[in-house]
Amino acid sequence: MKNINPTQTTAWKKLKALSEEKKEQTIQSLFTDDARFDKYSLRFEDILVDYSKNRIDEDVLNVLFELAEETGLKAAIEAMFTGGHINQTEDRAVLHTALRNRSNSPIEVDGKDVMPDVNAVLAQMKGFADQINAGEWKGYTGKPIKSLVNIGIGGSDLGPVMVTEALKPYQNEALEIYFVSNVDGTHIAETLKKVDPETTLFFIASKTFTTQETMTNAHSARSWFLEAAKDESAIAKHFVALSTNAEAVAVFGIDTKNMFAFWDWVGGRYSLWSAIGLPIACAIGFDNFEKLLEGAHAMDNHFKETKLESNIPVILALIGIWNTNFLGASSEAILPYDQYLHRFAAYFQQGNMESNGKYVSRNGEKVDYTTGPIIWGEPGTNGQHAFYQLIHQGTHLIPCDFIAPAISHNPVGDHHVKLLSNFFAQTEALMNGKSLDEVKSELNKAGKSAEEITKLAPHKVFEGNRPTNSILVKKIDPYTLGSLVAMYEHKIFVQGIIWNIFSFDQWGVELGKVLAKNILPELEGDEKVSAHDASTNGLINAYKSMR
Ligand SMILES: O=P(O)(O)OC[C@H]1O[C@H](O)[C@H](O)[C@@H](O)[C@@H]1O
Repeated sequence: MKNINPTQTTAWKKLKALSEEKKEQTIQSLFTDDARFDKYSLRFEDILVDYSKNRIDEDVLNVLFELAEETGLKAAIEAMFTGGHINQTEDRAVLHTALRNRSNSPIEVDGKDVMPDVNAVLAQMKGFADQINAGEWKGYTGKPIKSLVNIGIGGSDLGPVMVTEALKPYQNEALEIYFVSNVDGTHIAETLKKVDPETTLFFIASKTFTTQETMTNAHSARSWFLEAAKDESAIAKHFVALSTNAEAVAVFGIDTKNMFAFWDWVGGRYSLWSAIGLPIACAIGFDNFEKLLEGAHAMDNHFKETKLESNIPVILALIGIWNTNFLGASSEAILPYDQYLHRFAAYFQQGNMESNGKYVSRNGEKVDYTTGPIIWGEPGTNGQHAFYQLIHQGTHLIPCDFIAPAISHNPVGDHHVKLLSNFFAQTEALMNGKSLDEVKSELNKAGKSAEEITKLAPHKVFEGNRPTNSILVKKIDPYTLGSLVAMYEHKIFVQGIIWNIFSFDQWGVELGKVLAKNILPELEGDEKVSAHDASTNGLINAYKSMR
């Protein structure tokens, strides 16, 4: 991987100049080109990505491609797919793509092909998921499993939550699935109220198997279970581990034959394709899990093999960089017009922000440009009635991704056409806005006085010119979802390469964990704490006096 400050490239300087030169150019004006939609939309199988409603034209796009060339993107893609240790601060390869390498071509990490291990775990997952689905895996009283409870946090929670929610129409109706992540006792307590120890299977999902929240919840689940089962040997039928840490799994008391392994070259936030996906495979069946992998693999091939100019993740990444570094955006909204995708934005909050929320460059210096955006979003149309006001008329520039399926899993009455009319209308409104003249003439028609019009009109004007991408898919099925997730993963990768940061570590989450460990023993007893700053001492002592 190259180590280049992007602001020092010729392309960056050209982009700066272009952003000045084209300051007044509106998206709307660019649509005088009748071919714009055809030029600036791409189809990948059942996914249509329309990026024409952005403040980009040929000049800008060409230089963005130059930026990708100058910063060594192609070599970086090659390095990732071939097992290079691109996660340099942890000295690890980054190979979530190997987990879904359905072509099964060898992929070597440090001279060893990882595919036999990947395939062995997939076979183990299939065997297990098939038994759960067929009702053949029995609990300690001989009853089939009914409730799946995943205990994990971060990457060991968000992916399985997002996917099982997104693919609920594919779920085996004999099973119900729950997720416990928060160390707040409420999360496990409320979940355990709903399940029966005789028919519940716990997945203890943790890459490291040391995460405080997960281990605490896992121990509580274990005690709850043993209170009913009263026999440690029953644990084997009700607890499985998804982890890279066999030793810690054994110490917890889970037989390692009930452990599903993955490896240090799988980042937590890229792990839903690994053994961490076992709850997904159990809930929707292994065949559907395989389709998820296939869809992701197809997107991997597209990303790896397509020239930059028609490469969807590359284009989305470059437009993101244009919006962030040249138009001043600091956040991106992900707005799925699909209720089943209600955790999609939350999933990519970790995916994107833990990857590219870095201010130190690959050469260890503080960057002097903006890196990863703040990711947020909710399903449409709920968002429309909550925060779209700010997107339309606020002072922040918020580029948005609108995602919708053409076919709904629930074709109830006219719900879906109503939903989609909103999906189409919003990007149109964000682009075109509404001029002062239009507003005035409307108010005039409505019979308002000249005075009223002057007073009201400015508030009803929409500047427009808000950039959006529209991602229209045929249907949210396992394959398409796999492709969509991989598309965003690669977008994040491309941006990290260009921003010259390390996207696959997460040192920023460590400090708080360490301090919490120091504080934990101080919370015992009633003595006053004085080891911290006045605010932290004050808060801890107030807590002690309140409880
Ligand atoms: O899977 P685990 O080892 O339990 O880690 C769970 C999560 O916790 C960490 O703090 C990291 O920030 C995440 O990237 C990770 O996904």
